[in-house]
Amino acid sequence: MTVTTATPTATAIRLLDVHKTYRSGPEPAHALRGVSLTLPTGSVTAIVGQSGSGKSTLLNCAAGLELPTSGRVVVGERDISGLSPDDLTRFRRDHIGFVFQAYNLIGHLSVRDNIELPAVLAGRRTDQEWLAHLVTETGLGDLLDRLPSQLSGGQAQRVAIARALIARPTVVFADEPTGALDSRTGAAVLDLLRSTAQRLGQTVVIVTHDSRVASAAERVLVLADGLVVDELTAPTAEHVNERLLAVAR
Ligand SMILES: Nc1ncnc2c1ncn2[C@@H]1O[C@H](COP(=O)(O)OP(=O)(O)OP(=O)(O)O)[C@@H](O)[C@H]1O
Repeated sequence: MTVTTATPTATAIRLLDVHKTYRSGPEPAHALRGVSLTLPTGSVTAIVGQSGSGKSTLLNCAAGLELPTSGRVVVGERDISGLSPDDLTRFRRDHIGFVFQAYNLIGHLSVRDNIELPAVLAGRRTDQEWLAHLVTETGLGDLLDRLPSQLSGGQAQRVAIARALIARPTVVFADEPTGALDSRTGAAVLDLLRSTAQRLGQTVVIVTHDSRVASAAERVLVLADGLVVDELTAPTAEHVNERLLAVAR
């Protein structure tokens, strides 16, 4: 299969001193307290941390779903921190793929239509060869005509992953991407994310509680109390666990 390599820019995402404070409750919640990081193009990075450490907030800010209270978020060449809501929506549609915990599949669309949706919304013709490849890799070949309500949680998760990859986004953000899968399917899904990152120069960011999932990444960033407090390169699951326990103390 011919695969087009994404335009090589050395850095896919840069966060510069990102703060995010929620002021909806009686006390302000400082979810991010000055996060700076650089993720190279084609890299697979896992973000780990205890519950409440700021992982989802980091993902939401880096993906342009939420605006930081201060600081800058640069995706590719584009500083997205100052974009209007409409421009941000367009930017996400063209450059960002998501795999959400809750899958967010459209109930009245078939599996095939759900997978093709991002390409359709971006006004692009679906690359049928790439679709066929993704369907094979995610094991969805027999399920293309089903509705989401006719899928198991694990099958729905695989649809969400194929959908995130269909438009070959600059960055794929995955929030607990293997949470509902048995360990064998989970490993296959991680392989798909990793091999895609390599072959397409695509950047993947995985947010997870699972040290085994995190150890599939080249690099693991440990968040605690709204800050990146540790970083591991090519770690084992045991190493990730050790570091997580260390910051929990
Ligand atoms: N919309 C919001 N309004 C108020 N506080 C919020 C909001 N979203 C998150 N927070 C607070 O910000 C902090 C970080 O939350 P976040 O969801 O980013 O953590 P997390 O590491 O993803 O947690 P989990 O692993 O449990 O999903 C928490 O103290 C949380 O209560």
